[in-house]
Amino acid sequence: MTAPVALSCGEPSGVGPELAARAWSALRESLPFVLIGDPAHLPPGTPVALIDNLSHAPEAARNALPVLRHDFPGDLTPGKPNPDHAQSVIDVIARGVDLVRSGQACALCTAPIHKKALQDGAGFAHPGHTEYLAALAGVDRVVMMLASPALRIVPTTIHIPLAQVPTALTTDLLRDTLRITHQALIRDFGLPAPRISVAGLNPHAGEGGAMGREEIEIIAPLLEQMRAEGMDLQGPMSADTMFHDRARARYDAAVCMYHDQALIPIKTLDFDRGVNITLGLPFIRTSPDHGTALDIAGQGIARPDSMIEALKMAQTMGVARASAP
Ligand SMILES: NC(=O)c1ccc[n+]([C@@H]2O[C@H](COP(=O)([O-])OP(=O)(O)OC[C@H]3O[C@@H](n4cnc5c(N)ncnc54)[C@H](O)[C@@H]3O)[C@@H](O)[C@H]2O)c1
Ligand SMILES: N[C@H](C(=O)O)[C@H](O)COP(=O)(O)O
Repeated sequence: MTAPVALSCGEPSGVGPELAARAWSALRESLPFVLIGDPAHLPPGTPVALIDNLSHAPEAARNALPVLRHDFPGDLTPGKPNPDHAQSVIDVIARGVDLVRSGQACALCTAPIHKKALQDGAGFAHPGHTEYLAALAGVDRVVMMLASPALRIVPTTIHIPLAQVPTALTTDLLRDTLRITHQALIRDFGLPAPRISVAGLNPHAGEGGAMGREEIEIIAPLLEQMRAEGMDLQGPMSADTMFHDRARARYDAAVCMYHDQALIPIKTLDFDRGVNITLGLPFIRTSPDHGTALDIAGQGIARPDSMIEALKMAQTMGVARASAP
């Protein structure tokens, strides 16, 4: 039997705890997962099964949400991160990584963290899970992909200020991003000959150099080289016209140059079904595409769809990897 998915609790004053409870209700028969966190943070009345061995999760999940207990200090107020919780949020993610690396969990799914709260409360040095997980795994390069039935997108530069993007966008970074994306589309998404569309950085993909030179100096020459190696790459494309319906039908994934160029289209087209996946790690990690939603936390109105999709994708990818030759 496949090991369960481990779900790290994320920021407890956000929507993570209520979505874990909602996801358990929806998936209890089909997809056992284990929440790592403080059971006291769950909505009142949530049935909880405290477990210390993840192999007990499928049995326990029939009647209650399996929880691997991780006690947090201090009080919880929905919508208001408690600085005393920050280190525990970080520790829970590391605990999830240990579980998946040791094979006790088949994949890690992460509920959203509040990056600024972790920075302020515990001096968290990473801009997000993606970079923290890379550091925990000892991997230099990882790739952020957001995927939904409508679109798969990858930002080449990730959590950096916009002003730093042109300097951070190097041939090496783009080459590694394309390779990791290409391999993942084959291995994890079952696409033997993936088609990747690559955005330009500038308006109109630079308009032949009139509006920027990154396309001429970095993107186009690299795509030429990688096409010669056999990859099916389109671009550099004008980013403004690569996300309408007919354009999306021409590729399996879009590689963009910066965070919002990639994430705005997917969160606009499919916010409820988007899943964030970290590619290039030695284990599977997924997450919902939304954040902590502090403005609605604790009200019971947060939609669980993206969390459910993230758990489903974690399990599907975990099972595929486990059964790969
Ligand atoms: N995977 C992650 O850890 C992750 C992902 C995205 C953002 N974040 C973090 O979350 C924090 C808040 O970010 P933000 O405000 O930009 O984005 P957000 O996704 O938390 O919220 C944006 C808007 O979408 C709504 N929303 C979000 N999730 C929803 C849901 N499940 N159901 C209904 N409505 C929902 C919110 O109420 C809000 O109006 C930031 O610290 C950010 O860095 C973390
Ligand atoms: N960039 C993501 C988004 O906007 O949805 C989000 O910040 C999550 O990043 P991590 O998975 O690295 O925490």
